Formats: sequence, C-alpha cells, structure tokens
Amino acid sequence: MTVKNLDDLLSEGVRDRYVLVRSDLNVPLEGDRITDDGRVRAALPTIEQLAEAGAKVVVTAHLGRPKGEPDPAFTLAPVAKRLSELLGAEVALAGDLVGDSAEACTGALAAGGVVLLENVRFDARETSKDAAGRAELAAELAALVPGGAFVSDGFGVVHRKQASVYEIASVLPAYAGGLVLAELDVLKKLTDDLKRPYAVVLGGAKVSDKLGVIANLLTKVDRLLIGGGMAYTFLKAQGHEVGRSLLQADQLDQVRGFLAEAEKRGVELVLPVDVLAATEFAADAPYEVVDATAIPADRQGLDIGPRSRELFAGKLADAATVFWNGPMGVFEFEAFAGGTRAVAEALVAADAFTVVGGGDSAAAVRQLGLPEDGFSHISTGGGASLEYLEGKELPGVVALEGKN
Ligand SMILES: Nc1ncnc2c1ncn2[C@@H]1O[C@H](COP(=O)(O)OP(=O)(O)O)[C@@H](O)[C@H]1O
Ligand SMILES: O=C(OP(=O)(O)O)[C@H](O)COP(=O)(O)O
Repeated sequence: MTVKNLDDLLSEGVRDRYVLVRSDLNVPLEGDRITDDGRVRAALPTIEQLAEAGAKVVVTAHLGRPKGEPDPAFTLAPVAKRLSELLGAEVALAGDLVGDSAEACTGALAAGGVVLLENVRFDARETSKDAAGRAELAAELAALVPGGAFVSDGFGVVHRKQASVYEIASVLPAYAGGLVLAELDVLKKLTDDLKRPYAVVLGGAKVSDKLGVIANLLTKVDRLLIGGGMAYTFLKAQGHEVGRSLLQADQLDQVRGFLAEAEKRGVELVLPVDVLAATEFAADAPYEVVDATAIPADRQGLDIGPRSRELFAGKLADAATVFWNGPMGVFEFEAFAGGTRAVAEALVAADAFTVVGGGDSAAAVRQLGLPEDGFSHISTGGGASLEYLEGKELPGVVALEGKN
C-alpha cells in the first residue's frame, strides 16, 4: 500500500496551509450531553499535531444518521464544545457545511486555528448513491480549503463510500491520519498472524449492515457468538417467535443460509438460550427471563439472559483471539447491561488477543468501568473493523492509495 501519511504532510510543512481532516466524531449523546467522548479523544492527536504545526485545520465529521437535511437533533455543537475543552483552544462550529457560515469560518482561520464544519450528513450528497452528487459535494468541500490537503483520520467511517471519505481524496492531495494507520496496524494481526481458536462476538443494533459481514466471517472464524439486537433474526430464522424484538424480517432467508453454512463448515454458531424479555423499550420496563425459544408475543428481548452469559463466557474462556462488536443488550439501561458486562468481563479474563470495536461497544466497556488495559485493543470502528476482517477493501483507504 503506497499511502502518504500525516508525517509526510507535516514534513512538507503546513504553516498557514489549509488542511481538511475527516474525523469520526460520532459520539453517543443523551440530549446534548456526550455520554462517552472516546472518539473525540481519539481524533485529537491528529488535529493537535496539525494545529501545533501552524495549519489552518478544518474538521469535517458526521453525527448519527440524519436524513440529508439540517436537523438540530444531530448538530455537532456538543462535539465542538468537547473538542474545544480537550484542545484547550476555541473550536468554532460553522453553522453549515459548505454554505456562507462555513466560508466565513474557514476564511477567518488563522495559522494553528481549528474549525468544525456542521454535520456532513446534513447534505444529502454525502451519502448519495449518485457518484456525481458526491463528487460535487467533495469539490465544494475542497473549495473551502484553497491550496489545502486532506487527512483521512475517521477510521470508524472508512468503510463508507461517501463524499467526505472517498471522493474528497480525488480532489485534494490525500494523506492517512495516525488513527487510521494505528487501527489498521492492529487489525492486521487478526488477519496475518491469527492465533486459534478465533471467536467473533456480534451484537448491537445495526443488524442489516452487520449481517452482511457474516458470510465472509464464516470462512475465517472457529466460533461465532451472536447476541444483542442481532440475535432475534437468527432465532426467528430457526422458527422461534421473537415477539416485538428487533428483527430484520427481509433477511431471514439469508440468515437461514448462514446457519446451514456454519454447520457445513464446522463453525460453532452460538445463540442466546435465554433473554430478558421486557414489556417496552424503557430503562424501567418490567421484564422476565424467558427461554430464547419462548419469547412472548407482546415482549421484546433487551438483553441476553443469565444462562446465555455463562454460555458465552465459556465459549470465550479458551479462545486465543477474540473480536467483539456490538453490545449484547441495551446497556444504556442499567437493567439490561448485564449481558454486555458478562462478555466484557470474559474478554478481560481470557488469555487471548482481544479487540473490541465500535462506537457503542467501546463506550459500553468504559461506562461499565472495565479496565481499558484489560483489552489488547479498543477500536473506534465497528463496521469498519468488521469489513476489514472480512477481507473487503475499505473505500476510505483505497481512495488514499497511489495518491500524491
Ligand atoms: N436487544 C436489543 N434491542 C435493541 N437494541 C439493542 C439490543 N442490543 C443492543 N442494542 C443497541 O445496540 C446499540 C449499538 O449497536 P451498534 O451501533 O451496532 O454497535 P457499535 O456502535 O458498537 O458498532 C446500542 O445502543 C444498544 O442499546
Ligand atoms: O458509529 C459508527 O460505526 P459503528 O457503529 O460500526 O462503530 C461510525 O461513525 C459510522 O457510522 P454509520 O454506520 O452511520 O456510517
């Protein structure tokens, strides 16, 4: 891979030069309170190095999945505030992405200053399927930073073929940021120097996205443990009722295929045997422990149950390598955090190379008070890590290759 990196850019000299940085600042929020600032902290070193070298730093990032138009619920304002605190210098938030406010803010930047553009997904062209639309937005972003360079540092989003991740690298001299390189370096160990048994644990709520990686993972892993919101599509595919639990009804056939393929390949596919079935999606919802095969029609599974926790921990105890993405339940609610805690504790206890990936999974580990050094690596990217482990090319990395 011939990719220029941040050090190359710094050694070219950036004083008074614009640098557009794509970071992943997609943090969990409760109202306007950031519940875990891990991604902001992870983005900091690149921004700091560029500012210290006298660049005019323009940061672009997304928050959540707004519908391609401005939506105050997804403003990056809390992130700009946190970034300012961590940086110890004011980071202005432009009121838009490529409009008058962005032009004014970037135009007023002094050497060493940092500006954050408003949520890049407020513009429908960012995530558009139409490459011409994405290219147009990339050109508008580039116009904000005349004579500038681009640093790709948002590891959590490198699997997305989006304007600020992919097309932008064709219109500005492009460099890989330290975070992207560091993350790829660790993940390489899971592909090039893999110790077996190799277990992957999947959960979380981005079920449709992450079902897509399973076909490939089945060719690589010894054990696949499925919990979280992902488990119910598997239970349903086995013919069980899942009540009002999260379900990807249009992918049941695909999941039946995974079950058959796992059996054929001798991959141990482990599903929950019991779940906490709640009356509603709420922190104080009444719930009961039920067999995973007998979820009442009016209930939804919000966590894996005690027998499943033991089962999962047992399957992880003698693994040599574990990759985990996606909480086992709605860990944000104390009553439904036990399954996630059990898996996290099993990883800490295991004598294995352990990687946790994903915004919420990493947040869960920290919020539940587990020691960060109990894991070999905590990655900022869930989907990005999974697609790398699948052996897929990551658009945000491909875009950097052979540039400059
Ligand atoms: N059984 C479940 N039902 C609904 N949501 C769930 C369930 N289990 C986990 N979740 C939710 O999944 C979310 C995280 O999913 P995801 O974004 O896929 O993980 P990550 O950010 O680590 O990649 C959390 O907010 C959690 O509440
Ligand atoms: O949170 C993210 O990914 P993750 O949940 O897979 O870790 C990234 O910010 C990417 O967000 P997206 O999945 O909405 O493209």
